[in-house]
Amino acid sequence: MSTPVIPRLHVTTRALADPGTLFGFADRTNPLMWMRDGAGIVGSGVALRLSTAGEDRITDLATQWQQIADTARVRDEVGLPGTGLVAFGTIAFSAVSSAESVLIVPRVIVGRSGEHAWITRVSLEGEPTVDADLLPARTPLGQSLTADLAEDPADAERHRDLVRTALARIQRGDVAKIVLARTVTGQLQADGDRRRLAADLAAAYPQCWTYAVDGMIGASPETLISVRDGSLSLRVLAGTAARGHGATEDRAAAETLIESRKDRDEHAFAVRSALAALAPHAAGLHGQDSPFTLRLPNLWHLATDISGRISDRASVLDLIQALHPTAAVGGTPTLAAIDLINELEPFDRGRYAGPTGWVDAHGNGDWAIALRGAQVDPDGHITAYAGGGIVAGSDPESEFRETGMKFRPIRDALS
Ligand SMILES: C=C(O[C@H]1C=CC=C(C(=O)O)[C@@H]1O)C(=O)O
Repeated sequence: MSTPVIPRLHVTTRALADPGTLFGFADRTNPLMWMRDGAGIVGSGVALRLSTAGEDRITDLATQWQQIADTARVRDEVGLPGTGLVAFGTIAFSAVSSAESVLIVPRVIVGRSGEHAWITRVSLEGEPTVDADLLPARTPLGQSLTADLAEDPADAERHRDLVRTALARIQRGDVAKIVLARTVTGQLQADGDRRRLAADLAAAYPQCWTYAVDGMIGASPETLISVRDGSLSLRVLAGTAARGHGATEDRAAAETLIESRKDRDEHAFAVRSALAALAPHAAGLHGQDSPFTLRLPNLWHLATDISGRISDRASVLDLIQALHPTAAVGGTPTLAAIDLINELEPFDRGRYAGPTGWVDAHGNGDWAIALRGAQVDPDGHITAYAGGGIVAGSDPESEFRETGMKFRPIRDALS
């Protein structure tokens, strides 16, 4: 279902005096946001929505985006990442998902990065243009949202059973690693201000990417890929431990994690899958020999940062096509793990564990893996997702508890 006609966009970016916090510039019911540490972009309105699904969803969006970028008339007086023509995106995890994969170009983007702030206005060719300097009205955020994300009592046992089945399949040699997830659902106030959920996540998890695109809202610690003028970087995460109570216990938790053979194996699969996927597109790929422990408010992760130069002019969307799904959210070998996920998980992942982020006209962009988040439907129905990597040595009860820790960002923001 590709968008057949490629319209021509007129895009103007101008510098702004400090606009203050950005959340108020987004739409209440369908916010577009990408924020970390107070910097980022928020969008409102929709100038263009590209939508697709299926096996070729990422290349399909990449091809359409290239055509949009080639024909757009862009006046960018700021020239920073996130200025000029930009689309927000959220992409389904699976080729067989019924969820749409979309790129959305807003009517207005307000952004800030360090000392700089800007506004971008987008119109379709033939439409009257709006004065690019004009800031849209900022509306105050509504009250914090609440939802009872009910735990189905049968769910814990079902998840432990799935992990046991996965362990048997690992033992049999079908896969070496598989990531299994579960869901919790609830109902938000239908007319509630969805920006509030994103703002509360950003306040609690400032070091994560807070994303909100087409109802998919969360705060992800995992950078799938960032591209800037021929350079790439990413942060691979896999391997998790609970935070300890008090400084000594907390440090001990991190040390146990970094020494855990099972977690290091789980992490190594994810790093290897990312390096192998990037190798045809990159030179000088560089990562630490050994992972480091990343502290988040809700847990510890094993993390590896990787950087390199793009050797073949690949855009951020081309690199997403090469990377997705990494073994941090799929498994190893990839295809066998995806088949097993489709066989075992009793739900459609939708955009959970898929790529989410933004792309500009030059193929630059920042994309996270859509983790620690939820899909909010137009009627307020909310589905939150959390999973974990299963390798030989994984324990079903610990895996269930780990998913509980990963629900915390969304649960806390809605409590
Ligand atoms: C699959 C998820 O996390 C991934 C990212 C970091 C650590 C993970 C783990 O330790 O299992 C997972 O690979 C999730 O948050 O739903």
